[in-house]
Amino acid sequence: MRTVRALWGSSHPGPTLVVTALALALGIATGLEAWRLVLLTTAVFVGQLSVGISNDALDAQRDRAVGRTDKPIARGDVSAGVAWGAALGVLALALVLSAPLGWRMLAAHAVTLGSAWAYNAGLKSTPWSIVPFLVSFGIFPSLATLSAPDPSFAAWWAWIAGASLGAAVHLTNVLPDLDDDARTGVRGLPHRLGPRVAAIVAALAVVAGAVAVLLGAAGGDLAAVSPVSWLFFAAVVAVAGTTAWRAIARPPSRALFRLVMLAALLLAAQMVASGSAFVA
Ligand SMILES: CC(C)=CCC/C(C)=C/CC/C(C)=C/COP(=O)(O)OP(=O)(O)O
Repeated sequence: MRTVRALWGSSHPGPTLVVTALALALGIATGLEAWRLVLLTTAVFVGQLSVGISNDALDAQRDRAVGRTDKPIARGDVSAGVAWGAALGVLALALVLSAPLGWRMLAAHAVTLGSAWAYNAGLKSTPWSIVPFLVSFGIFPSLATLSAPDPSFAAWWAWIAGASLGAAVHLTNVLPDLDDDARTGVRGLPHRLGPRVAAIVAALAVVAGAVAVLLGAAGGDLAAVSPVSWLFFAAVVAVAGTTAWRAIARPPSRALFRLVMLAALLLAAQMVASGSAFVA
């Protein structure tokens, strides 16, 4: 039980659950039948576990060096060997669960996870640290559309919305850790931009994602945007505004990342509520 709790704690549970909820919402918006929806959601959940646990397994020495008490592997609650076994096991399971949804979905999920693992494996310490987030979150809406009986990629605007939110996730996630990262040599893009610029660019990326969903779902015609979509758009812009305001007025905190997650959930809810067809 202690091991399971430690592995769950290493999986970055908050983001794992949010990404899983996003997959569920996009699957519903795509109109997937029940078994496809269950497989898609479970495969994404399990894949996220693999990304989160491998991230903490790779970071364990650095986390120990800076005394991070929120990291179960660094704390010694579970051994690195067990964590690696679990990360590889759930990675394989994610791919096995994706396979019945078709080879296109399997390939897309493999690329999504490969890109996330590449971040963990070293890209996080380079100026290119944002690229895996653009790639994985850009492809993400297509995991739902490729799970349909008649598979196709998501529409262009869903790629833009996904990539924009992915950028915002990365730019805000690392902000509370900048000092620890400086001590252990992790210098990704947000570290180079500095906390304020990173958070303001993140807020702008959230607005770009909201515009993509608003216009894309209405076929580019502002007059065709439904009142429900305008409501969601206003809510997401308010969340982005709060993110920018907090970045200017207060020291960087975990709240900025949570605001970006909230914006992602609102945009996914908008796609469900407005019945957006986001198939290419
Ligand atoms: C849709 C999808 C599959 C997206 C995943 C994309 C991606 C690159 C994920 C990496 C997530 C992760 C574990 C970040 C932790 O980063 P950190 O090591 O910088 O920070 P932390 O461990 O201190 O939180």
